[in-house]
Amino acid sequence: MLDTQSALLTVNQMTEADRLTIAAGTAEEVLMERAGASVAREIIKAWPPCRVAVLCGPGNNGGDGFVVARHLADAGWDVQVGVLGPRDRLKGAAAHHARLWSGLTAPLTPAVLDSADLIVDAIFGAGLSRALDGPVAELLAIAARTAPIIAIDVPSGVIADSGEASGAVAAKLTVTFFRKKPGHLLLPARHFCGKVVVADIGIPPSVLDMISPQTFENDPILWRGHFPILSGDGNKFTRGHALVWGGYRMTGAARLAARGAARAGAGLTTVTCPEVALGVYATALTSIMVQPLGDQASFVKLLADERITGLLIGPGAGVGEQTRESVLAMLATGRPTVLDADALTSFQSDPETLMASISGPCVLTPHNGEFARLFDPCGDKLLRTRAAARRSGAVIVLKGADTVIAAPDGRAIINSNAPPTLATAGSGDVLAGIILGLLAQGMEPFLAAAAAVWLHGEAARTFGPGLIAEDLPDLLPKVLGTLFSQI
Ligand SMILES: NC(=O)C1=CN([C@@H]2O[C@H](COP(=O)(O)OP(=O)(O)OC[C@H]3O[C@@H](n4cnc5c(N)ncnc54)[C@H](OP(=O)(O)O)[C@@H]3O)[C@@H](O)[C@H]2O)[C@@H](O)CC1
Ligand SMILES: Nc1ncnc2c1ncn2[C@@H]1O[C@H](COP(=O)(O)OP(=O)(O)O)[C@@H](O)[C@H]1O
Ligand SMILES: [K+]
Repeated sequence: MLDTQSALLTVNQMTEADRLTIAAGTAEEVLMERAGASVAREIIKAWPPCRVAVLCGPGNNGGDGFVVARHLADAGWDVQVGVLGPRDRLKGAAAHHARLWSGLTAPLTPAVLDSADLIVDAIFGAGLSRALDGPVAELLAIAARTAPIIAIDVPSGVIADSGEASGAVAAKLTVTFFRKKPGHLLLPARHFCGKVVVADIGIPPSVLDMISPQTFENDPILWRGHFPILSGDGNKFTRGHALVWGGYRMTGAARLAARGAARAGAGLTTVTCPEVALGVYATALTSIMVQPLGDQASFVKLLADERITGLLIGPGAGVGEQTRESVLAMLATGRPTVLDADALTSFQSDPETLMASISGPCVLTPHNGEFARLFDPCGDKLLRTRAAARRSGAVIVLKGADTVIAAPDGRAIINSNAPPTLATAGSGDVLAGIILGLLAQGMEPFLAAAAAVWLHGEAARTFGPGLIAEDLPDLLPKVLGTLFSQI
């Protein structure tokens, strides 16, 4: 199992974590007290005392709200509480904490927001079961124009499992409990969460042994121990030989990928390209070798070289029969293969042939458009990436600001460190190359893909504004240096 420090829990798994903790002797009221107290603590840390409106819903999220109200009032803050629906509808721990609130409550109308300097959104959390009612959505819209919002667990309207966020408004701060939920990272919900703080409410991490989470936030803790290690007595061949299939019209894409592979540590990197483009590649590349492609038979012969340990096709490959044939020849070797861009689009009219040909370690790196050409685009991003991985037998990297990496066995990792400066031509080519470089060194495909996506995001973050794809490979040494100096 992957390290559960960065596990993301579904609503059902979080309920199970609560249940196991309660069964082991912690009362539900105590968990709620700790949850609300932690939210109040974060508020007091970040804002000076002021007038706060606490908006409480009919479930346990509302119960947390009553705890926050009590703690802030005890600290001398001016607190107004608004409750959705009749107060006697509250049950269990929420009813208990509502009783402990000695101040007034008002119905949940815009009047509660009058003169508020800060608003606590305790309307709905994990229990949101249907779209927000009109009046609640209207109230939230007014709240968003009135004062900064602190959301308890998730902003109301966010579906914690899927990242849908209909009717939600942007919070400045979201305080969640024990572990983050997928909705804190997936778009569009991520944009509504603001800063996310995870509070410890005394749920022991050992409950995760029973829950076996399958979804994680991308973090080096998941893959650092699997990263290729240089052996003192190795040579360039023991570091792997990465082969990139280069096209002849858009030569930049394969060159970017090749530099990504080399900087990720492949001992040798070769671009094989049509004779006509040889000069372009050879002039632009120095340590990266260039090999003429010849006909399909000579390509197959080149692939027979057992020292080649990782293959990539797609960036700048061109869509068509030659790309299709080359993909199939690569897959037939059973060696680790990355398929990107045109290699994916070339199978648009016949995805079955592609799926049936994947038997060895393989990573597909589509953006949303390429994904929809091969797979069912319905469902939330986690769901559809997992389904594609299961269907293809490959690791799927569904790119975007919230890239999801899924393995055929159901594990999934959501990436969160990619800055928007990565939305620049060619950055996906570099990513495909970094994955190739790690695969060529023998890293397991799922973890290689996760590591590459993280390194790619971190490289862009390190660089800052003005980034172009060419910058990315040369930023890897700094990112890797920082990463491994921390061990
Ligand atoms: N368990 C624990 O120990 C701990 C839990 N904690 C806290 O509990 C929260 C989860 O609580 P929860 O499960 O009670 O769900 P919650 O988000 O309050 O909403 C459920 C209520 O809303 C209603 N409702 C739903 N959608 C609606 C809509 N669109 N429009 C109108 N109504 C709607 C729904 O009605 P129903 O669907 O049943 O008709 C039900 O009444 C979690 O996020 C965390 O903050 C912490 O204290 C830590 C310890
Ligand atoms: N808004 C964004 N925020 C963060 N990362 C992004 C954003 N847009 C794109 N990316 C990342 O940039 C890369 C773009 O890849 P891709 O779409 O294949 O572009 P190209 O084909 O030009 O290389 C992917 O790694 C993607 O995850
Ligand atoms: K909430």
